[in-house]
Amino acid sequence: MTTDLPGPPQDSVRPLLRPGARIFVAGHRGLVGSAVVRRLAAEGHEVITRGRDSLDLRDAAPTEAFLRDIRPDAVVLAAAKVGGIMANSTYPVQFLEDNLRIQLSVIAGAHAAGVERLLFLGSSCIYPKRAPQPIPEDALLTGPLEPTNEAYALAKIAGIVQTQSYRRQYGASYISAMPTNLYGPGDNFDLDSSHVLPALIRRFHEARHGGAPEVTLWGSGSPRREFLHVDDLAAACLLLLERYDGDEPVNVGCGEDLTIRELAATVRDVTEYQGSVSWDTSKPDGTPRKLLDISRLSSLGFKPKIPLRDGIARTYAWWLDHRDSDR
Ligand SMILES: NC(=O)C1=CN([C@@H]2O[C@H](COP(=O)(O)OP(=O)(O)OC[C@H]3O[C@@H](n4cnc5c(N)ncnc54)[C@H](OP(=O)(O)O)[C@@H]3O)[C@@H](O)[C@H]2O)C=CC1
Ligand SMILES: C[C@H]1O[C@H](OP(=O)(O)OP(=O)(O)OC[C@H]2O[C@@H](n3cnc4c(=O)[nH]c(N)nc43)[C@H](O)[C@@H]2O)[C@@H](O)[C@@H](O)C1=O
Repeated sequence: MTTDLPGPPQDSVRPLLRPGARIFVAGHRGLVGSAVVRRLAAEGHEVITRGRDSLDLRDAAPTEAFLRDIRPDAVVLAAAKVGGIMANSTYPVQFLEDNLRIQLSVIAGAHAAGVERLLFLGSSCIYPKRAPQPIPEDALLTGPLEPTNEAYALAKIAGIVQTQSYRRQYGASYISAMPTNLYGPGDNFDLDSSHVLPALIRRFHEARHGGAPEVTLWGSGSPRREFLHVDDLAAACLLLLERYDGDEPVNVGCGEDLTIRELAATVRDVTEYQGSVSWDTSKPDGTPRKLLDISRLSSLGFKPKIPLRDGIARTYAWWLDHRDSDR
């Protein structure tokens, strides 16, 4: 015989993230970490940070000791070795090892310290180079990776499996988000190591003010990329912490992509550069297309708010105000 028992009253169900939660944001000085800090603080959460100068997150013992000491309600893992196509292909050892070590320290340390909730940030480069477009989460591990960021992608895949393993073995409420290419205030504008969008802002601005007749960009201009403003990503992170408790990673994007050539035309326009653009095809294109299927995130209620052109203009204004200061 079965008896229908009434469920608990709605307000007694334990929320995935309580109001005023204490949250450690690893990587708080970076593009993503700083946006997540702003968003969590605006929602009334207590944000805990620790600089790399006093805690290197690659080191497991001090990281675990720190997490045991502060015992946060949740951890957002936004600390990582990050860079654009050239940095990834030049320094695969650091992209593999630093990321594996940070993930091992922080995720295992959080579990050892009894942290109940953790959000791990991966990247859309985890998917196969020839994945179907838009890329659903279940395309993971279905084909070979893009060679320019294989080491980084493999480290990120290990991070996903690590969060899934803590859930499967210990019932931990640990989740993973896979953001598309991000940009915004706090980005890295160093031309050797940055991603394409901040590089284009800087190249066009400097060409305009230096009177250069031409700007040379990398690759053929034909690869397609999807760009999400980091404030939209931060909103998605909060939404996932509040509402998502599943095994599978969740893609975070805006649902639209464009060619690098089209992106260059927009940035050229925003920066009011009048000269021409040429393409250095000796530089790598990377993956041909990387548009995420965001239906899983959309079903949780996510809608990006910042259109690309506005976001570029805001990021350009931010960089003009901050370019002389240390990031
Ligand atoms: N930027 C993008 O386009 C995308 C980013 N992501 C993911 O988002 C996350 C954050 O990336 P993003 O903000 O762009 O990267 P940033 O390089 O802007 O920030 C990374 C942060 O990690 C910190 N960090 C790195 N190594 C260590 C270490 N050993 N110990 C302590 N702190 C460390 C850095 O500290 P310090 O400031 O001292 O250098 C910095 O604050 C990453 O997991 C990345 O994979 C995913 C998709 C796209
Ligand atoms: C987020 C993602 O970011 C990385 O992947 P990526 O998307 O290929 O990286 P990217 O932003 O550096 O380049 C995008 C495209 O743009 C072209 N391009 C033109 N001119 C410049 C230029 O001046 N700089 C750069 N960086 N690229 C340029 C460039 O040739 C390429 O075709 C991963 O390694 C990995 O880190 C990851 O997960």
